[in-house]
Amino acid sequence: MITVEEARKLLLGLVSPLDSEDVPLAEAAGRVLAEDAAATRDQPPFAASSMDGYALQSAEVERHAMFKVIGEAAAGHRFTGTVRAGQAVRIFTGAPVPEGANFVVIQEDVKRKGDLITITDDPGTKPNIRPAGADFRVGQTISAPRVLRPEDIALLAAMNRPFVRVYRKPVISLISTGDELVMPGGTPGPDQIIASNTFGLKALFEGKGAHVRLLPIARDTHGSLRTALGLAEGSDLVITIGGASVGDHDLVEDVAADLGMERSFYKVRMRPGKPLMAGRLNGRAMVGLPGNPVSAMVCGYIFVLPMVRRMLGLETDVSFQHATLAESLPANGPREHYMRAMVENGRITAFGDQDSSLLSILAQANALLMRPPNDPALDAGTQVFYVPL
Ligand SMILES: Nc1nc2c(c(=O)[nH]1)N[C@H]1C(S)=C(S)[C@@H](COP(=O)(O)OP(=O)(O)OC[C@H]3O[C@@H](n4cnc5c(N)ncnc54)[C@H](O)[C@@H]3O)O[C@H]1N2
Ligand code: MOO
Repeated sequence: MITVEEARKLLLGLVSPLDSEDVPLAEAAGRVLAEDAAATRDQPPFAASSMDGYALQSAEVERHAMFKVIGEAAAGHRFTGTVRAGQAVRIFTGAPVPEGANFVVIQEDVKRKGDLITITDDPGTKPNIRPAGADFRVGQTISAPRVLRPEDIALLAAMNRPFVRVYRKPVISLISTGDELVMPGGTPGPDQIIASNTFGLKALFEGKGAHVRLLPIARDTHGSLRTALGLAEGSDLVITIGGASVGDHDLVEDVAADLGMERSFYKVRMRPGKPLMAGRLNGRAMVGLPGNPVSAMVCGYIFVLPMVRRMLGLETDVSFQHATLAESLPANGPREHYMRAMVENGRITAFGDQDSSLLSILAQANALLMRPPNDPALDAGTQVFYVPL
C-alpha cells in the first residue's frame, strides 16, 4: 500500500491545467483567472472631489475668508473654467476638480448667501481631493492564477474589462455503483438505501470550480458499469463511487481493466479511504472512490480537490492548520487517519465514533484531524494538524 503523499503525487500526475476561455464579467465570480488582467484606464481618470463642498485655492483657506461662487461641478459634469483668487466652484463628491483649484472646503464649514460663501469653521489641512490614478493606473494588473472574488470582479469592472480569460471548468462525471442504491426522492426497497455520496461530492467539487455530471447509478453488473463508464466520455475526470473493495460484487476494477484502464495505484495507507483506486481510462483520469460515505467525502477533500485545483492552474498543497488537542487521543495504527473533529477557539476534539458510514457525524464536524501513521498516544494540550471542512 502506498502513502497518502505518494497517492496524491500520482493523482496529480493524471491531470494537467486545462485550456482557458473568455467569459463575461457578470459570470466570472468564482472562476480562476488564467491570464494577468490589466487596467485599460486610470481610476479616477481625473482629480476628483471626495466631498460635497466648494473647490478653491488652498493658499486662501482660512476662517472668515470670503469667496465668490462662479459655477458648479457635479459627478459626470465638469466645470470648464478656471478658479482664480477669491473664487470658488460649488462641487459634489466624484466631480472633477476644476482647473486652478486644489482644495475642497466641505459645505458644513461654509455659510452661503447668494453667490458668496464664508468659511465659518476650521477646514483643517486635508484637501478632500483624490488624485488621478489614486486607485490604479492604466496597465496595473490583477495577477493570474486567482480565484475571482466579488472584490476582484468590482476591480475588473472599474478597469473596464467586460470579459476575462479564465480556466475552463473541469468536467467531472460521478458514477455511484451498487444494487442497493436509489436516488433521493425515489422509493427504496427493503434492502436499499439512498445514494448520498454523489450529492455530497457534487457540492464539494462544484463549490471549488468544477462542473459535475451526475450519471445514472450503475448496478452491480459488468454491463451496467460499462454503460455508465461509456456515458462519462468527454469528461476530464471520471469518478466511480463504491465497488472498489474486495467483495464478490465489487466490480469497478474488473470492468475498468476490461475497458483498458492503465492502473496507477490501488489502495492507500489511509483511514478512511483505503480502497482508493486511480488510473487512466481512454487517456482521461479515472478515480475509484470507496463507497462508505465518509470515506468518499474524505477522499474528495484530500485527493480530488487538489486534482481540481491543478486542472484550474492553482496551487495543489492541502492546507493544514494547527490546533491544540482538547482531549487526549489513543495511539494511531499504521494508516494515516483523518478523524472527524470539531475545532473551536483553537482547540480541537475528535468525535468518539469514527466509523466511516456516519454522515451525521461528518456533518457536525468542521475539521479532519490528521494522525500520521503509528502516531503515539497524545495528551490533551498537544499541537495537532487538521484540514478545515
Ligand atoms: N474484507 C474486506 N472488506 C472490506 C474492506 C477490506 O479491506 N476487506 N475494506 C472496507 C473499507 S475500508 C471500505 S471503505 C469499504 C469500501 O468498499 P467499496 O468501495 O467496495 O464500497 P461498497 O461495498 O460498494 O459500499 C460500501 C458502503 O457504502 C455504501 N455506499 C456505496 N455507495 C454509496 C453511495 N453512492 N451513497 C451512499 N452510500 C453508498 C454501501 O451501501 C455500503 O454500505 O469496504 C470495506 N470492506
Ligand atoms: O477505508 Mo474505509 O474507507 O476505512 O471505511
